[in-house]
Amino acid sequence: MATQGQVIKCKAAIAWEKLKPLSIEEVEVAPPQKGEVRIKILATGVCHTDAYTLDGHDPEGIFPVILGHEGGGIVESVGEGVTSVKEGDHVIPLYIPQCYDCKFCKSPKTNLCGRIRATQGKGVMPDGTSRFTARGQKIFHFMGCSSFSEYTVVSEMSVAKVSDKAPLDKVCLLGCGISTGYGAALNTANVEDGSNVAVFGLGAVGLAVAMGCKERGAKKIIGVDINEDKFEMAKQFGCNEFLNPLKVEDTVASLIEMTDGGCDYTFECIGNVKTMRQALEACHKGWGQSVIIGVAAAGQEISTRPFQLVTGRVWKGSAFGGWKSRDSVPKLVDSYMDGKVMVDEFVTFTKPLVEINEAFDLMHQGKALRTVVNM
Ligand SMILES: NC(=O)C1=CN([C@@H]2O[C@H](COP(=O)(O)OP(=O)(O)OC[C@H]3O[C@@H](n4cnc5c(N)ncnc54)[C@H](OP(=O)(O)O)[C@@H]3O)[C@@H](O)[C@H]2O)C=CC1
Ligand SMILES: N[C@@H](CCC(=O)N[C@@H](CSC=O)C(=O)NCC(=O)O)C(=O)O
Ligand SMILES: [Zn+2]
Ligand SMILES: [Zn+2]
Repeated sequence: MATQGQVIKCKAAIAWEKLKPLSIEEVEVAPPQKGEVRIKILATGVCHTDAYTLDGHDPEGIFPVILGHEGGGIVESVGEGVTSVKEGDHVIPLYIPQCYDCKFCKSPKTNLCGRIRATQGKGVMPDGTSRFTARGQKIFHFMGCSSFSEYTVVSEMSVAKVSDKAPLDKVCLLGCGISTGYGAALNTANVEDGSNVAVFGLGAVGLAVAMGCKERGAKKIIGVDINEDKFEMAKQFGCNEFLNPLKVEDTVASLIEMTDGGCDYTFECIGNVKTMRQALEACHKGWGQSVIIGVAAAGQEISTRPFQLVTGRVWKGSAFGGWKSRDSVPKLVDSYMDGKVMVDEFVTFTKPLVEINEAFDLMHQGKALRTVVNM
């Protein structure tokens, strides 16, 4: 290919500083080094975590940066030693890699590969450098993905090869939000038939939780959100009862009453430490489990009376739905192609790259589940 080994000049949405709109401008993308893959991104979702970082809430947030971690694209070229993908493969970049070799990857108990986590958190490639330059300045990577660029470079262990029949402008959402919620229900909570469940926050993540709970045969799937516009939409994903915390005196007491003693499972999909506490305390005494998925702002801490745990409630967390990423994402894509996993229904808006800031506006206005940005 003509671009192989060359610096590619393309457009990217750069976050120069926190709380400022992204700036669409030319970026230089260096060729992939040893063990790296350069990807032509065709589409990307915008996740709440991108907004959280842009708004300065991420303790690891670093600027200038190219955000985005819900991308889909085609391999443009690969660096030395890369064997698992080749030019032309359809791929989804992964913010939790899978190296197959670290103690996390070797354990069946977690999906949190630790191999490149330290450099990823510092916004650089595993060798400590960046592949992005703009206006003569180094631009940082984000979550090992940086999908808000027409081209990006990621580590080979952060790439899932997916079916080339799958529409990348849909399955890009399996790079984060949908897989996260769906896996939290299936893997982390392992929800069983007949369960009573409450989902706090009916964004894409929360509705994907509902989809997983419905698949498992949950009886009550209670959607909890302050934005009632989300309720009608939530029904198609499995929510069959609703609660607006602004309309009741005591959210926890209401949920306990609705479920005859408390929920078997609750999921916090907002990122608010107050709702995390409510989600735990709405669980049934003796066995209820609460899964934290939402990402809380820097400095926030959770609390509850230890008695809540002494009396059998379990507090858990879930990252990327517990999926071991390179193994699972291709299968999730196949499940979508087989009609088992909903994806299209999560796409509420599509925008060109030049309008990417509107995707953030739509999210903040509570109008979008997911906006897919076509690069
Ligand atoms: N652990 C992980 O692996 C992952 C975590 N996340 C995190 O999950 C969370 C959800 O992400 P996403 O679905 O993209 O976000 P969204 O913003 O799309 O959804 C959040 C929903 O919660 C609602 N909400 C806000 N405040 C409250 C409240 N006090 N009580 C009830 N509902 C409320 C919002 O309402 P409104 O419409 O009014 O905004 C919105 O419907 C975020 O914190 C994100 O960072 C995301 C992906 C992966
Ligand atoms: N960088 C933050 C934490 C951000 C965070 O919790 N990220 C989630 C994914 S959110 C996706 O939309 C996650 O899976 N984290 C696992 C990880 O290893 O980062 C902080 O420092 O608090
Ligand atoms: Zn995300
Ligand atoms: Zn690993």
